[in-house]
Amino acid sequence: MITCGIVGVTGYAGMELLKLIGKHPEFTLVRAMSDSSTGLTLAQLYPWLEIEDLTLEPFRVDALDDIDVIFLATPSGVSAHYVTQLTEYEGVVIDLSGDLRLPASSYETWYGKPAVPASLQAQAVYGLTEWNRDAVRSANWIANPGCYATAVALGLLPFVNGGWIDPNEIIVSACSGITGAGKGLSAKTHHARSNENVQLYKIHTHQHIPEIEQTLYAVSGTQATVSLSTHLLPINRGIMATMSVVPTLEQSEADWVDALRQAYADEPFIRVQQGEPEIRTAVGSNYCDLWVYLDQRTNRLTIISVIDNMQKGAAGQAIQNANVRFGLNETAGLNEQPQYI
Ligand SMILES: NC(=O)C1=CN([C@@H]2O[C@H](COP(=O)(O)OP(=O)(O)OC[C@H]3O[C@@H](n4cnc5c(N)ncnc54)[C@H](OP(=O)(O)O)[C@@H]3O)[C@@H](O)[C@H]2O)C=CC1
Ligand SMILES: CC(=O)N[C@@H](CCC(=O)OP(=O)(O)O)C(=O)O
Repeated sequence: MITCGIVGVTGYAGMELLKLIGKHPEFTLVRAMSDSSTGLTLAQLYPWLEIEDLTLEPFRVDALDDIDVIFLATPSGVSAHYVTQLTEYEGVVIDLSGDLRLPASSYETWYGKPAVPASLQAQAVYGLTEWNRDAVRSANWIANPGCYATAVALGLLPFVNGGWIDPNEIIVSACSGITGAGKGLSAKTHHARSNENVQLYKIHTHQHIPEIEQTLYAVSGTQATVSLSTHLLPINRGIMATMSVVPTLEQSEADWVDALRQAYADEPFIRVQQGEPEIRTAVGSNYCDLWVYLDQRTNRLTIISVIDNMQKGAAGQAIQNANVRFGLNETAGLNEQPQYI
């Protein structure tokens, strides 16, 4: 068995990790770490979950020797605090926050917080599994991608990488369920305001913009610019990203669908769909569902990507990366079907 520890176990992503590890055939949870709730047991905290009944402990760097992989399910800035204490740790660290994803100057501009030391960030491999699998296989530090960044990059990468679209004409409108904001309450996520409402936020300033552009460049060598608008939806889970791009090839919509299918033919979690896009085809699962439409009148392509923000957008992809890193079947523990209804 591969032994796991979670830091930030009382948060939404921590809870999702617990669920996934609890039914994983090869992973076992040995340490549940928490800043706010030490002394509670997992059974007290999550009585509905089938998982080892551990007592929540504080993070202690001298008590990690028996752990093969540590998941940091903590906010950006807080992960940085743990990361700097893990430099001597010999296991695998998978950070779900943005703290290891961007170089310091970009991180400080977009997150508005001090970055981790550049030498630490440089050790981390970006864990968009489908496009960086070989690097993940041997990585000890993995920067798990952001939720919007995952949905958008998975939709755009075949097109940017193939040189099929103008990299300076990418306009993305994306919306997320409220769990994407974490469990903390804010004026925007308060029920009275978020329920029966759609709110635009962080327009053109979202911290996943540089992450998406960096990923497009890392995979394709193409410097793309992405205009991203993000919206908060009154649903618990799910992200839908609608991407409007200008093709550089003339071909039919059926050919575009085929091209996308071929790009992801061997990927267990990427499904190219036809018919009407909806968020619920992915929610509850680790799938990313993609659609592509040709608007012949305006000569633009519309690419749609949907994921569950807590699964493929966070904990699911973290488990997928851990599976790859430990040489397991990539789908181990991730065989949940979408809830749909
Ligand atoms: N929710 C989502 O859909 C996604 C989340 N992520 C990333 O995953 C990480 C965890 O997200 P999520 O679970 O949603 O966040 P939550 O706010 O729900 O939980 C974060 C947890 O981190 C711990 N923590 C430690 N110090 C602090 C602090 N100063 N302020 C707040 N929390 C603290 C707490 O757990 P404890 O007290 O037990 O230590 C807390 O429950 C974040 O970096 C987020 O950006 C990424 C993609 C999607
Ligand atoms: C709905 C909602 O608020 N979503 C969050 C996603 C948080 C996230 O993924 O932040 P990191 O970059 O730290 O990983 C947001 O838009 O900021």
